[in-house]
Amino acid sequence: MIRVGQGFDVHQLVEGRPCIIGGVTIPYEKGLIGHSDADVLLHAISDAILGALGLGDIGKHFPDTDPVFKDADSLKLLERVWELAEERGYKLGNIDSTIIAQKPKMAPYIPQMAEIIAKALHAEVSQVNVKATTTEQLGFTGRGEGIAAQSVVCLIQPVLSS
Ligand SMILES: Nc1ccn([C@@H]2O[C@H](COP(=O)(O)O)[C@@H](O)[C@H]2O)c(=O)n1
Ligand SMILES: C[C@@]1(CO)OP(=O)(O)OP(=O)(O)OC[C@H]1O
Repeated sequence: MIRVGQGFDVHQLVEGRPCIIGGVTIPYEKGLIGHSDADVLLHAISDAILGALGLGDIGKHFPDTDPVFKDADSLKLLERVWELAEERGYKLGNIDSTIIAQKPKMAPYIPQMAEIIAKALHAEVSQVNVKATTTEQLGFTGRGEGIAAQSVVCLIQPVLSS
């Protein structure tokens, strides 16, 4: 069986926070704020996986009212989400994702992000695609007020022959 899910997330950019995206700490004058470490890309991917599994979203699994998840490492949350997929017999088909940010420049960090994500999902790096785009200075991302990310995931449940 093949299942598809999509995820979308936004976090605000503020001074005094690290800029952690796709598990990589990117040198920048501002960082993303949230209840967790606010890794907008890993949140979008986690939501896409949960969507494919029909299991709701990360807010349902890791509530932002729970102090346990204060400043949580989103890579650990993604690893827990992936356990839910593997418990149901799924393997990764592929992931495609887009970071929507005017700044900072993501391109130098994208190979490392793909490696981190592939490792967390027990997959090959060739199964994980990460892209970035500006919004040509339009909207909240264009003004540098926040960063968004979206992701599409394809999960495969191998058919066992009898
Ligand atoms: N934060 C970003 C945004 C974009 N890129 C790379 O630049 C290319 C051109 O972006 P446009 O929005 O002008 O189309 C884009 O394809 C990305 O490769 C980036 O690295 N970081
Ligand atoms: C990850 C969680 C949990 O700490 O917190 P945030 O960092 O605020 O992220 P968000 O994408 O708003 O939603 C999920 C939350 O439950």
